[in-house]
Amino acid sequence: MLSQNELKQQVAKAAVEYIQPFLGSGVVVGVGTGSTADLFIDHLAGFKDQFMAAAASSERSAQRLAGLGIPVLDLNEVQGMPVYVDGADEINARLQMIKGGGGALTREKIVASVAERFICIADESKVVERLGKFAIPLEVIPMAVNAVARKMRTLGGDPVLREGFITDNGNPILDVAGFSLDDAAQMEAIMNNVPGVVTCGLFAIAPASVALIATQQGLRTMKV
Ligand SMILES: O=C(CO)[C@H](O)[C@H](O)COP(=O)(O)O
Repeated sequence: MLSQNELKQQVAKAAVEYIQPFLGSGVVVGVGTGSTADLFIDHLAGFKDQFMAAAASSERSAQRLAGLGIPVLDLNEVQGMPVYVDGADEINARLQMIKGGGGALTREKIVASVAERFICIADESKVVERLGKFAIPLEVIPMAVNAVARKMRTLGGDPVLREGFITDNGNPILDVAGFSLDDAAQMEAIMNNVPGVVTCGLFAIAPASVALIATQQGLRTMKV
């Protein structure tokens, strides 16, 4: 039986193979955040002569990329990207996700929005029938924490402030448990519309294009 880390290693390596047809001399690769994304970065470094640079969704990933000799561009210098590769905390059969366990949800959503395709990489523990067992992270403007928390309670959620954590953008995170989502896209729109919410960790309106899932039986590719 493979450990979760071995599964993450497997999918990280598979992701580099998967994106190879999209690489080229002027290409920028979008890179996510988290332990699976870290392993992807490590494998990607072996192919750094096949693309120009990366755009990162966090300071953590930017540092790891740069440390391995991969140039990192500010997103404002990037016109487009063929792929964005990132992990997820939950993913359903429609390739809608909950992300932000690592707190990088806002930059992840921004970098992903510039890419032509979102390649989700995860081990099989992340695949769910219905999103919502994992608390939905909300990045919140500091003065709005209590107001947003009250609003979440009226929607039926149970918000908890992520203690001792501030995002790369300087904001706190509320993790909102208690939702079992029939319509994740509708909830994403509702949450993003609450004043003070920078963004929520639902990636449902713009789901992944493909998911590479490492299982005990081998690699599974999920498409809609
Ligand atoms: O959204 C994220 C970070 O904000 C990560 O992609 C998500 O938390 C999955 O992390 P890991 O690969 O460590 O399981």
